Amino acid sequence: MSSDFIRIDKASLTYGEEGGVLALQDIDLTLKQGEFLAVVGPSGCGKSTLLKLISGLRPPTGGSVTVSGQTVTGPLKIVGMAFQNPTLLPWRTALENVLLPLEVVDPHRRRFRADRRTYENKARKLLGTVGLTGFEDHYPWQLSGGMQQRVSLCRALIHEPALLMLDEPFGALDTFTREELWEALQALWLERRFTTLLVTHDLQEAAMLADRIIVISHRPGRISAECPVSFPRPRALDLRFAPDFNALLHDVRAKIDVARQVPLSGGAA
Ligand SMILES: Nc1ncnc2c1ncn2[C@@H]1O[C@H](COP(=O)(O)OP(=O)(O)OP(=O)(O)O)[C@@H](O)[C@H]1O
Repeated sequence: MSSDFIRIDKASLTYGEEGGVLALQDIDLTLKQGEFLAVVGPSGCGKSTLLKLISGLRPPTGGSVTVSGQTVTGPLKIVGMAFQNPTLLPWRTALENVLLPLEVVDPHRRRFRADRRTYENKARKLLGTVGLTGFEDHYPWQLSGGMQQRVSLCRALIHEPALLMLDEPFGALDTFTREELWEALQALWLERRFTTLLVTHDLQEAAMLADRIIVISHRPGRISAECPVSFPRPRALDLRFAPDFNALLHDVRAKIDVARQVPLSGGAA
């Protein structure tokens, strides 16, 4: 891994005008290219806000955010995103949903118009990687929740983003489907090594997938702890039963319990 791909220096973010909600305060964070970071912490601590800050959807109200050597001043084009709700367009097939970013994100838009066939093949291959061969022409209502989330993951990756932001992407799925999607995501990440930020409430998910877990404290969000995850990859689901794995979960859980305590001072709103 090379130099820092993401660098956040003393960044804060307040929603609204003066006296608004101080969501994040004095965040210092660096990520190497290709690193997989999981972000955990109590509800409302600022996890989603951290993704918005890095992707340029919200400017910091203090400090700075740099991605790939450039200060972030607006929405980045190198980002792919997937959320808890797959938000597929119901009138488009799985394949057409995956192709959507290519129709709107430059510089792909022009190339896509000129060479739709190549991009369609790419989308079919991606859908195949997550086990959706044969479902390319199905509409979202013909797919299960887990299948829709796989399509959403493919849509986030079709333009080969350098940075993938996942905000509780598997939170609404049953345990077995979620585990299948961990495997699918791990396989894609091992193949492409996109730098990834994963917001999750599921500590097993964080430990199965990430290189490092950061804990954000009760609002105003600050990074209150960091835990490296050193299990070799590929990580099989059986890892969940290993003593080391469970020791890590206990450690992270204890750090979240500390992070959940309401600060007695030092934070607005
Ligand atoms: N658009 C907004 N305007 C005002 N306040 C906001 C806005 N978005 C988030 N907040 C506030 O900022 C704080 C952090 O929100 P954020 O969504 O980042 O938390 P989170 O850790 O992702 O929460 P959860 O785990 O519940 O999804 C919360 O107190 C929230 O109410």
